[in-house]
Amino acid sequence: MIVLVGASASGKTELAKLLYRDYGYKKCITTTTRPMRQNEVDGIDYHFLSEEAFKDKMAMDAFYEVTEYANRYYGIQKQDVIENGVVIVDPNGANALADHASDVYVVFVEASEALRRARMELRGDPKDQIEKRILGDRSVFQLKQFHRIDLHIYNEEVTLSELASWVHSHYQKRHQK
Ligand SMILES: Nc1ncnc2c1ncn2[C@@H]1O[C@H](COP(=O)(O)OP(=O)(O)OP(=O)(O)O)[C@@H](O)[C@H]1O
Ligand SMILES: Nc1nc2c(ncn2[C@@H]2O[C@H](COP(=O)(O)O)[C@@H](O)[C@H]2O)c(=O)[nH]1
Repeated sequence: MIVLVGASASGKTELAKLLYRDYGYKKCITTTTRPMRQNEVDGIDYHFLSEEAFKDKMAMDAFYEVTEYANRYYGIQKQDVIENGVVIVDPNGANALADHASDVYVVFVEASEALRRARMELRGDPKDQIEKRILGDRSVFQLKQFHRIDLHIYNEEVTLSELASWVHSHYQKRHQK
């Protein structure tokens, strides 16, 4: 399974979409207690659970990892780690998967702060959110935070298609070993 990790607007989501569309990877769906957003679908964007149901699963040891963000739980259920899957998680999630799940390929997606800021502006993110994310990401996305990185890619001066092809070919090589 490919684990994509990187700072905000580094390009993880768009890269994942190309990996699904052009190379047949499957989305690994994680689980959360946060409310569903308007355009989201249960079982496609996340498995949306009540806090009670989430805690029941925790008690049954159903998760590789659980993290708390903005007073909501997020977690990767063991049953949702699939071969040829792709998952986007924060560094805690990437480390937990690298430590406990088998056949995991951690891809760190990087881009400069200036480029990420420009992408967030273009994406229409609110200005205060942009600065908050940039500052927060500075401490969270440092190489030393990661237990393992299998592929470190720079999403700059490259098309997303080229990047997807690069990730796919490296993952294939690893897989064939
Ligand atoms: N190589 C690229 N060329 C052109 N546009 C890009 C490239 N990479 C990313 N973008 C654009 O930058 C924006 C941010 O990308 P994306 O949403 O995939 O980032 P992300 O890492 O998933 O961010 P977040 O963690 O904030 O959700 C998107 O609008 C995307 O289309
Ligand atoms: N450690 C984990 N991180 C996760 C998991 N599922 C999602 N995520 C990360 O949360 C952010 C924010 O998600 P949002 O949908 O509320 O905006 C997302 O980008 C992922 O990086 C998880 O199971 N574990």
